Formats: sequence, structure tokens, C-alpha cells
Amino acid sequence: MPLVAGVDSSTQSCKVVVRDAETGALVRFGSAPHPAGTEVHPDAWWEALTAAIAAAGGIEDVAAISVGGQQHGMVCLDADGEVVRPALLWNDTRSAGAAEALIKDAGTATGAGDTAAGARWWAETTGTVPVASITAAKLLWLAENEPENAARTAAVCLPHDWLMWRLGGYGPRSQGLDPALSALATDRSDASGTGYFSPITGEYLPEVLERSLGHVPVLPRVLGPLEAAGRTPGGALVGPGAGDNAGAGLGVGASVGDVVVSIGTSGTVFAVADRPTSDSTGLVAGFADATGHYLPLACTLNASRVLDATAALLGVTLPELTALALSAPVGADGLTLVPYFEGERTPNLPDATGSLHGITLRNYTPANLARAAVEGIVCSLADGLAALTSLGVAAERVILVGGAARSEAIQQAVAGIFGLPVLVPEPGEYVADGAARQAAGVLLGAFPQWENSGTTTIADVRTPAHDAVLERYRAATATIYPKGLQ
Ligand SMILES: Nc1ncnc2c1ncn2[C@@H]1O[C@H](COP(=O)(O)OP(=O)(O)O)[C@@H](O)[C@H]1O
Ligand SMILES: O=C(CO)[C@@H](O)[C@H](O)COP(=O)(O)O
Repeated sequence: MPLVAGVDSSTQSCKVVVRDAETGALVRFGSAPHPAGTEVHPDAWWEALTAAIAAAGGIEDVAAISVGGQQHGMVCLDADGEVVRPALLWNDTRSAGAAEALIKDAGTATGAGDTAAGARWWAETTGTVPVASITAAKLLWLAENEPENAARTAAVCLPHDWLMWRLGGYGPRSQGLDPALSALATDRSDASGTGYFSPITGEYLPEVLERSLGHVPVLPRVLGPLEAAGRTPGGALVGPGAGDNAGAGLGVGASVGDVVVSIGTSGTVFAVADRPTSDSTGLVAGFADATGHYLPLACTLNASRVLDATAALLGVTLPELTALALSAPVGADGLTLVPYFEGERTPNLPDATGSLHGITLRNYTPANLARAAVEGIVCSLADGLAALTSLGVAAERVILVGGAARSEAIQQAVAGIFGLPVLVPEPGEYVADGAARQAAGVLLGAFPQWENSGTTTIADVRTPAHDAVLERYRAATATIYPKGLQ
């Protein structure tokens, strides 16, 4: 049986699964951590990938490999294939002002001259209204703040594109590698998060790059869903890869009509759709998926790390935090946590901070704080789901993935606050699995049908108490975000 490998180069770590291409059976697994911070040198991802591959027993016996990666990260290369500066990640908010400027400029260019017209242009042309996360905004930040780095930038790519390039044996001339920028490749799902690509036409938008970076650099070739980027020096096919959310969609086998919620560093709510979306409010990004469909998606900056911070504050482990949260009543006795610890992206409040509302002498307990953290994260994603359904996305059930999906408190809160049945696939690495499935598809000529074993279904457990949690959360965010989300 041929083996395939799938990689998830995510914000916090790199994970590698080796699976049987035909049955999907897990053969080996390895992982390695990434450095903290919102600015990371891509070499650290390569070191982590190399370590994760070694921990997974190597890829010498693997016939194909594919890479899913954190979206949007700005990787700039010079003509010798050297990294120009550390990558700015999706959760780096210094480019918030640049995103606003791009929207205003588009409004001016339409002749209407206002921000609303600019937002409409972006939503209709690229599927997405720029926020700090979007690569085009990061390039404008670079041009304005580090013009010498912008001028030196000969090619721009994304984390998964760069790792595929390195897997293909390319790299900086200073390391004795072939620096051919023309060998860079990407896929439609990740390209759709750049702001300089149209998921509808499948073409890059050079005018956006002229405005943001000041010139049009070499860009990765956009591969089809089952098109190989090349081969590793060892001879394995390299698949097209994907943005991590599109990869998770593939990994859980999501099809049109499914809503996937991922709770990792980012919180995401997305659906596979057969038509593109265009949301000029900016709440929903109109991305592409990895199969030729679309992936309307709402993404928050504050998800599992709010749990990490709360557990650290309370001096407990994550399983203990879950137990504490489950020991408190729904609604945490009136305590509401707005989780904007690192600013926020949906809604677009890059400078916001978190806040705790409704504190009394009676309810200020570790258990209520744990529960409020869980409920705050889930309420912020419930707003993301509401934004998706307002665009006509059907939501009949939720598939819950990401590191925090392991928490029963999170699972219960999603089922109660979303008011939908929740499918929790057994704990695993679904982005890496999606990439492995893609690698198998490239090898076999079609996506294989792999069984996802061990899925637990949690019934919709919504009660009036859950509705009250969301109402209180919305009242608390309204004090920070007076325009409201609905
Ligand atoms: N038992 C658990 N309960 C709650 N959260 C957990 C548990 N185990 C892991 N996590 C969360 O998983 C997160 C990492 O998830 P992951 O999806 O791998 O992140 P990313 O894809 O952003 O790198 C950690 O921040 C941690 O809070
Ligand atoms: O920016 C987005 C989606 O638009 C994030 O979802 C990133 O793709 C990071 O994902 P994780 O590492 O948190 O899974």
C-alpha cells in the first residue's frame, strides 16, 4: 500500500501524519512546536517541519506529501531566494491602518469616494474586505514602514507555499539551494486569503499589488485541487497544499451544507459553499476551498489562547479548566467574558482588549471564570455563525475541530449556544489529515473516500439559559462595538 504524508504548519506547531493512501489508516505521527509571537522567521517553520517529519519516522517511504498551513502570513523573498524579513502572521495587527487605507483607496477609485463603496469593491472583487490579517494589507504596511525591504522583495508567498518550495528542494542561494522563484506554487484556497487574488476568476490582481507593495513581484503558480507542485528530492509527489481551514474541511470530509467550527489559536466558522459570497460588512471572508468550491469563513483572533491564559491564571491544567467550567452553571452566574485579548478581527477591532462583565462578590469564583472564558469564546463564534447564515449559508449541524475541541465544556457550550447538533470527530489533526487526503488524491487521481472513525454527536442542548448567555454577551460587546453585529 502506498503511503502519503499530510502536514499542518499551524500557528503554534507543525504536525505530520503518515497515512495509507487507499484506506486512510494512520501509520505514523510526529509534531514539533513553533516559536511564539506574531512575527516568525520561516526558517523556524522549516526546522519544525524537519523535526516533525523525523518524529513521524521520515518520509523516505512516502509516495506523496501535501502541506496545509496557517493562512495569510507574508513571506517575502529576494531574487536569491533569501527571506527578506521575518514573516508577519495572520494575527499580527500592525497592518490594521494599511487595511483601512486599502478600503478607502478603492472607494476613491470607484468614484463614489466613500469607505462603503471601497468595502463593496473589495468584497465583490476579492471576496474579502481587508483587515490586518490579509496579506495585501501587510504588504502595504511593509512598503510604508520598511521601503528598502519592500523594494528588495522579488517574490511574495504564503507559509504553505514556502514550505512546499523548500520540500521541492528549492531555497536560499546562501544555503547552496536552487533559488528559482518560478518554482513557487500555491493553491486556490490559500491564494484566496491574500487580497490580491480573485477566487471567482482564479486570477491574481496585479493592481492590488501595485498599490500595496509598489510593484508586482513573482507570485506562486496557482495549482488545481489535484495538481502536483513537483517532487521532493527523494521523489515523492508534492501536492498543491491548502490554507489550514480548507485543509480541515477536507480532513473532516465537509461537503456543501456542513458548517465547520475550528477552535485553535484562531476561532473559525466556515462552510463549504457552491457559490462565492460577498460580504461588504467584512464579517465573512469569501475564501475558496481546496476542492474547487468556496469557503465563506468568519475568523476570530481569540480562541484557545484565552483558555490557555485562563488556565494559567487559575493555576490549573486544561483538563482541570474544563472540569471547573463544567462545575459552574450555564451563564457562569452572570459573569461574561469578552475575549478580545489580542485585539479582534471579527468584528474588526484591532486595538480592543478583553473585559469581564457582571462581577459580583458571589459569582467571582474560579469555576465561573473558567465557564465565562469558554462561553465568551463560543459566543464570539456564534456571532460568526450568525454572519454566515445572514448570507444564506445553511447551518444544520456543526463539525467541531481544533485543539480546544477536546474540551467537553467547549463541546457542550457550542451545542447549547449555537442551538445545533455538534459532531465531534475523535481528537486528531484534521488539517494534516486533509493535506494527506489531498496527497492521496494527487497520487491516485481522485480524492479517496476515507472513513472518519469515532465521531461523537452531541445533541442540540439549547435552553433559555443559553439564549441569555448570548444576549448578555451581545450586550457586553455592544458597549465596545456600538454598531452591533446583526
Ligand atoms: N484538553 C484541552 N482542553 C482545552 N483546550 C485544549 C486541550 N488540549 C489542547 N487544547 C488547546 O489547543 C490549542 C492548540 O490547538 P491547535 O488547533 O493545535 O492550534 P493551532 O492550529 O492554532 O496551532 C492550545 O492553545 C490549547 O488551548
Ligand atoms: O487567519 C486565519 C483564517 O483566515 C486563521 O484561521 C489562520 O489560518 C490560523 O489558523 P490556526 O493556526 O489558528 O489554526
